[in-house]
Amino acid sequence: CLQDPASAYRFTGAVCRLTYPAAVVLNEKTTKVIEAAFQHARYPSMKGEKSLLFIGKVMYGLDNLEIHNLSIGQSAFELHPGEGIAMEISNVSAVFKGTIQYGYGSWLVNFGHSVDFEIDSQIDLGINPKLYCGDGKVAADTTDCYLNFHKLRLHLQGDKEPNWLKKLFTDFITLTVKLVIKGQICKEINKAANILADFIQDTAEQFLTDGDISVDIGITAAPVITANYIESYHKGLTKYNNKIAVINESVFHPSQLTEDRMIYFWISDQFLNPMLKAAHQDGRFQLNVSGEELTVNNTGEHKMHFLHEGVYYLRGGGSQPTYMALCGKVISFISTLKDAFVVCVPVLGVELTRLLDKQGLYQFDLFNPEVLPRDGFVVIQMDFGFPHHLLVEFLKRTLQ
Ligand SMILES: CCCCCCCC/C=C\CCCCCCCC(=O)O[C@H]1CC[C@@]2(C)C(=CC[C@H]3[C@@H]4CC[C@H]([C@H](C)CCCC(C)C)[C@@]4(C)CC[C@@H]32)C1
Repeated sequence: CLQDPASAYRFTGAVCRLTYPAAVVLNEKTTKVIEAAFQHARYPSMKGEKSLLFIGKVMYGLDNLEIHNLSIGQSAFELHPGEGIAMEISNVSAVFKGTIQYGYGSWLVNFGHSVDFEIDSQIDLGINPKLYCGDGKVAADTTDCYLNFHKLRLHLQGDKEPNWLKKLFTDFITLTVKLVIKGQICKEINKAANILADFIQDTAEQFLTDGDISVDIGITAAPVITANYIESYHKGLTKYNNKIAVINESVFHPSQLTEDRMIYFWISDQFLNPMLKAAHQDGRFQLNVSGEELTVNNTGEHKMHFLHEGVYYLRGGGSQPTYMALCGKVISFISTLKDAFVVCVPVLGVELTRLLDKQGLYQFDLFNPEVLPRDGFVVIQMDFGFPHHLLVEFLKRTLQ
């Protein structure tokens, strides 16, 4: 995984750009993820002691800490160019309940006591995820995570008006409880963030697997974050019959994508052609085409080449090579070229739609997808919603 994205572009077969509006949609689901992190966190039993100079020491233990009546306010975020994501989850309110064991020991007297407690809390949570290349995938580092406790009132056994000694003791215990809660919550959030990143990448990888054909979408460089988008760079290497495609002349440049749609997939010819060839060899790409100008049965090797005017689909062989280009619904002869035969027809769209649905694309709320053929690559851009069932599927993974 190269640290400098620009030096990785030539090895990049696919790019995914997630713009700010898409992050807003995902962020709307963040509160559910944070809620799961709070509820799923397990608070370990904890023991400690504090010496009181010359007058002995205080011992304490915290057990059975649980969270109740959790409610999450709103979540806001910003994309910090070259840095990461800044997230603020405010008005988190919860009641923590548990058991405290405490005691006092000195040369003169020793005593101990165990008492149930509950803590009303109002918390603001701040998380600043940074994205990096972890084991060939996009990984999230959320160690920059903090909890601001606006209110953390500890009531011992329902005692709402403690005396000064109990108040001194509860203030000390309150500090300890804050540290335990922060440590566990931030640990759960880091786990949730990486499960989310893996879930998305696994979904994309499954989407690109069909029978014995699969695609390695491991990343070629660390993701880039600007004020308007998050962009990840992927190998796009087709694996079939123990052979893995090679990409070394890819032509990606960030200027080839705009920023007005929610999600963009930039796909190189060098990614698609090996996939098409494998699909043909595996007998998955059977296409009988007839139209006013001609009828063909595909028999030779296939190569997909994208040009600005439309999608070109080449078939090797054929005596009189004829080029046809898909320009919307119009099929027209364009030219003849040596030892190749091009057929590009609207029926290709029907086949692609069938394949996309078979791969589970219907599960996504995708709006206004556009396929833009360009010289040497194609851009697929669309808007999307994060369907509730996908969130449930993701949270099941988080709570495993
Ligand atoms: C995935 C749907 C597939 C539809 C396909 C349509 C047709 C496309 C045809 C061919 C495609 C070929 C190329 C596919 C390559 C895709 C590779 C691919 O999967 O790219 C993804 C890489 C990871 C990521 C950058 C991404 C998206 C979302 C990012 C995540 C958003 C929030 C996540 C934060 C960590 C939030 C933490 C919140 C927590 C509660 C604190 C964040 C930023 C993690 C990283 C992902 C795109």
